[in-house]
Order: sequence, then C-alpha cells, then structure tokens
Amino acid sequence: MNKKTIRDVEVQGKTVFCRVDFNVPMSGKEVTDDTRIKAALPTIKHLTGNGAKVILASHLGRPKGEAVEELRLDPVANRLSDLLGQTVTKTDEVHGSEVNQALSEMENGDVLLIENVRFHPGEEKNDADLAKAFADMADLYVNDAFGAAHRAHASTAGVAEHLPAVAGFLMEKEINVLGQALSDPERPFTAIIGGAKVKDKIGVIDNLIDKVDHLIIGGGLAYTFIKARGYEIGKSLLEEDKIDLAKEYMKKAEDKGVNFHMPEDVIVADDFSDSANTKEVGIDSIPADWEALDIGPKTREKYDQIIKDSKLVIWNGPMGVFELETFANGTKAVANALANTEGYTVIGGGDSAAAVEKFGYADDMDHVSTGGGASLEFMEGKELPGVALLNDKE
Ligand SMILES: Nc1ncnc2c1ncn2[C@@H]1O[C@H](COP(=O)(O)OP(=O)(O)O)[C@@H](O)[C@H]1O
Ligand SMILES: O=C(OP(=O)(O)O)[C@H](O)COP(=O)(O)O
Repeated sequence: MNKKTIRDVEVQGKTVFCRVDFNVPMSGKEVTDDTRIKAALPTIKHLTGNGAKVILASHLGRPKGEAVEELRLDPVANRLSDLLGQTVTKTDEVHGSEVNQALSEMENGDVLLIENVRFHPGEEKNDADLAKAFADMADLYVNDAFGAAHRAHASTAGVAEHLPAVAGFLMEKEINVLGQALSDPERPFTAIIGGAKVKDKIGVIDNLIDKVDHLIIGGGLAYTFIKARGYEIGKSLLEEDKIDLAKEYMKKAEDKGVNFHMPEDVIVADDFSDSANTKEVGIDSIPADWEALDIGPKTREKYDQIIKDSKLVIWNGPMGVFELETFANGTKAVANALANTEGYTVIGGGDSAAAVEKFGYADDMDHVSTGGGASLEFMEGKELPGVALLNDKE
C-alpha cells in the first residue's frame, strides 16, 4: 500500500480522530460478535501507547440521519473498555458541546467514543461542515475502518481533506492481503456472493465476471436471479428493479465462459422463525406463501465440490439466515468447504465473518476480512474513497 500509516507519524501528545468500523452484529443491547472491535485494537493500542488522545468514531446500522435508541454505541464502548482494560468515555452526541467538554478532560492515552456518526444527517451526505467539525477536534486523522472504506462519508472521507491523514494497521493489512491475493489470482478462481444487501452487492457481480472462473450465488441475493430465470419465488427476498440486471449478468457470464451457479434446491419456510414449518424444494416448486431461507442439500453438495476444486475462493455473504439454526446448514456447508479446500480462502463481510467464527472455522481461513462491501469493491479494482484521500508515502 502506498499510503502513509500510523507508523509514519508522530502521535505523542496529539489528538487523533480515528474512524473505526464498529458496525457489529447486535442482539438487543448486546454485542454478539466483537471481531471488528478486536480487529481495531492494534491501532488503538498503538495510539494510546504512544501518548495520543484517541477520539474513536463509528457507525452502527443504518439509522438514516437520526438518533435511534437501539443503535447507540454504549454497548460497544463497554465491550471496548473490557478489551482494552481501560475506561472508554462515550458521548451521546456526535459533535458539539458535550464532545468538547469530554475532549477538554482527556489526558494522553485516553480513549473517547463519540455517538453513532450516522445519527447526524451530514455523515452519509459527506457534509462539508460536519467533516470540518470532526477535523476541528483533532490534529491527525487515522482511518482504520476498512469495512466502511467504500463509503464516501464525512467521517470516512470528508474529514481527511482537513488533516494529515494516515491508515491504521487494520486498513493496511486488509489492503495488502487482498491486493496480494488478487494481483495474479490462482485458478480456478471462485467467488461466492450471498447475503441480503442485494442492492449493494449485485453491481459487483458485473466486474467479478471479468475475473473469476466460477461465480456462485446464494443467500437472499439468489432469489432475484432465480426470479430472473423465470421461476416463482413466493415471499423470498426480491429486488424487483434488479431483475433485468440479473438477466444481463447471467448473459454476460455465459458469453464470457464463466461458470454461473445458483441454487437448484432451497429450504422454504412458512414463517421467518426457527419454529417455522419447512420443506426442501426445487427452485421450480417454491410455494407462493412461503419464503426460501437457505440453500438445499443438492446445492450444498454442488457448491462444496466447486470450492474444494478451486485454488482461490472469495466468499461474501451467508447462504441463508444462518442466525436461525434451522436455516444455518447452507452457510455451515460452505464454511466447511472453505475450511477444507487446498485453495487460498478469503472471507469478507461482517455477517460472513461472524458465521465463520460462530461455526468454529475462523482459524482455517487464510484471511477473514472485516469488510464485506468494501472487500468486494476493492477486489473489483475500484479505488476506495476511504483510502484515496489518505496521504501518499513520500
Ligand atoms: N434467503 C435469505 N433471506 C433473507 N435473508 C437472508 C437470506 N440469506 C441470508 N440472509 C441474511 O443476510 C444477512 C447478511 O447479509 P449481508 O449483510 O449482505 O452479508 P455480509 O455482512 O456478510 O456482507 C444475514 O443476516 C442473513 O440472515
Ligand atoms: O457492515 C458493513 O458492510 P458489510 O455488511 O458489507 O460488511 C460496513 O460497516 C458498512 O456498512 P454499510 O453497508 O451500512 O455502509
């Protein structure tokens, strides 16, 4: 990576505005997976250990510019305090008098976490005033939020225009490892795309088709493709206005000789719950009132074989609603296949990383990225806004 990092700057006595990605899975007020918090610890400890005052900023969920009680960062601050072994002060504001007061009380080595930056309507608009307000709090900007580096927001991009701006250790590691894997990919190269953020992820498929040998689709994303093939999908997740795009991508894959795989069979349920009635059905038999929440056994077997025959596998997005035991088998099977392939394996995405951790396969992967959309956009060859504005190495 040709960007400056925290190794290249003096931080003693400085106030550092450090963007992290603490967008962690939650259940009520409990952090259910702290992978992303742990991943930021080396940077935070480097800063505190070298005498900086550290202001941490993160988003959590998608509150759309207003305060949402369940998306406050207090549980994250508590978990971070435990992990760091020091008190992390948390403000209820993103900026303003409460934050300024907390800042005035900070000593070198202290850590302050400001409230969920997406409570402020200016964050996602990359509002210039908000970016300036963030910059005015500090002497240095550090971006360690690889998971949010594909967003050009006030705390990930705008703020960097006003301060010396460098990458944290996590950002550096992600860019280096992913860049290395993709510079000259070993083949067969397989990409597996699943999850629920259809709007975000469908576009990356376009560029991935130019790079991979096998493209595997699963999770909520699959049903827009299955519908595009002309099948009825009942109440399964559908992004109606992306059906044409799905058709276009399948055509492109065919034209380019890329092997495109979508589920052949699925697990359908009459309710979105662990106690729902379920059935295994072919994709031509999804009942009108049911929704497909996992891939079926034939699909699991087929995907397992492709993964085991691959030399490089990137996986982003679970194959089903893995949080519910009843619909976790597809995601488990794919995680197991990745753990047992000889190929180099890269996992991306908050939920995929959480799934791999939950099923006990994290140590068997070559790289578990903290970014889902970010790793995909990086692997597509796009320049990430959260990286572009950082200072270049001299
Ligand atoms: N068939 C499906 N229907 C609805 N939601 C699904 C389905 N398959 C997976 N999901 C959901 O997708 C979510 C993860 O999606 P996403 O955020 O895109 O993944 P990641 O965080 O790994 O990038 C999980 O919460 C999972 O329950
Ligand atoms: O969880 C995230 O993305 P991911 O689900 O693609 O890994 C990042 O924190 C970015 O969140 P966003 O997709 O709401 O901008």
